[in-house]
Amino acid sequence: MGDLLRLDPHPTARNAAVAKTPIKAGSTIMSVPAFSTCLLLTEKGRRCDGCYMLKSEAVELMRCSGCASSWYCGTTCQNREWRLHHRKMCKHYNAFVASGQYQALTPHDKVDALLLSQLVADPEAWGTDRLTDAGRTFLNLLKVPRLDGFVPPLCLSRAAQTAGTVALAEDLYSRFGNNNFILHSHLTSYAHGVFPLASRLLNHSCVPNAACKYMLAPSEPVRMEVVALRDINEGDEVTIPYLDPALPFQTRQDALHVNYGFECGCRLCTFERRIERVPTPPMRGAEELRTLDAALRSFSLGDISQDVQVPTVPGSFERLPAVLLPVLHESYLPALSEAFSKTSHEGPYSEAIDSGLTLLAFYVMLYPPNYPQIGMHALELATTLWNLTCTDASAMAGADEEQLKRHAKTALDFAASVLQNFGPEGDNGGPLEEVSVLTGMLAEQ
Ligand SMILES: C[S@@+](CC[C@H](N)C(=O)[O-])C[C@H]1O[C@@H](n2cnc3c(N)ncnc32)[C@H](O)[C@@H]1O
Repeated sequence: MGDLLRLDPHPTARNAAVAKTPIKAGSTIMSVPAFSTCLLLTEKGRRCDGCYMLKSEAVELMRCSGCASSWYCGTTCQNREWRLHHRKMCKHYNAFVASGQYQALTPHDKVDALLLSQLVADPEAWGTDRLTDAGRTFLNLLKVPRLDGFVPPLCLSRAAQTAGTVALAEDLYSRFGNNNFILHSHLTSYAHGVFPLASRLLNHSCVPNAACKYMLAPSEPVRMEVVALRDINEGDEVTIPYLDPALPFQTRQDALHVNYGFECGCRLCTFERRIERVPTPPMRGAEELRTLDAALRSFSLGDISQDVQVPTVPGSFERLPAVLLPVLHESYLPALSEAFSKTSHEGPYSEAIDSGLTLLAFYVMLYPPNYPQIGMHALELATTLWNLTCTDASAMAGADEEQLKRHAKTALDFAASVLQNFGPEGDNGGPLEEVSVLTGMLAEQ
């Protein structure tokens, strides 16, 4: 379990992982290799099926000569995957994925069907005398079977699908929905994975103090690292988000209830549960909505007619005044995000600035400090503002170029501090590199 965490009893979640010692923001709380992972089908052929490195000039992928449906960066990954499960699945893979039973599955269930097949590919490995620590931990995880009783079909020979194997598959799968992880690089998902120790330890909060990232290295299995988003006191529970805390309240409750079997009692859910009715916001484009957006910006970011203030009190939703409650309505965030992505590409640029700043204000109000989404958006906003200063668009936006640059610099400094706290992850390049390029360009001004 490492030096940092211990398991304490929890009234409803069985256990809670508690900090044994103070943990500094940005520290790695735990680092564990994957027990088993499976690529999203859309990533097949783009990444090595073993280490998930992206195909590039430096990483050439070779196809498996058996199924021609798996790709490897070299013999280390190919041999490891073969030994773990591919030797049992290779011959059946193409017929399996072409079958009606498989084709009828959702994209999520398709990946889980292959991941489950990988896990049961060697039923003998699950015998009590052969269990690894990770296997033992996985079998000790809480179960939340699917309400519809569904268990995916297996990509194995008929002979391998004995009553024992099918029962094992059911047993393992009953832990998938509430324990497995979706692997992502810079907020883009690429695989599903099983990390038993992380599952055993980490409970959910919509106001988490930690978050997971996935480290890729050539020829190595993926590692999960859990990073402290803020300073954590000795005795505090360490929690991660099982879903995006910015999802609407009811969507979060339904997902946590159905997939994980619990009712969330975090600060955000407690706050939102007390609101009797979230008022519907005005339509996008209406003057009243401009007023609401401006009030949210000023609540989270201070007086931005001067300069964007680096927010000092993230996660301040509990202080939201009644007039700002419509921003919690399920329609508000999707419409705001859409307005920013549309106007930042097509203009009008004055609206891109407004919606980009409002979105930053929303994220800062709702997410905990240093939440990666805040940093990613602050970087996108800084890039948009910088691009405006380099084109005639600044005149179109009616903005003063010096002020745009100052806004860009503040958004960039903010992005840098959030993203540096989270640290590098996933694919090469990415936001930290973009931060340093943009910092260089702004410094030249
Ligand atoms: C990944 S496990 C977390 C570890 C779990 N506490 C254990 O002892 O194995 C997920 C399960 O833990 C429980 N859980 C996680 N977060 C919770 C929370 N905030 N409140 C209540 N139960 C929670 C639920 O039963 C959920 O299905």
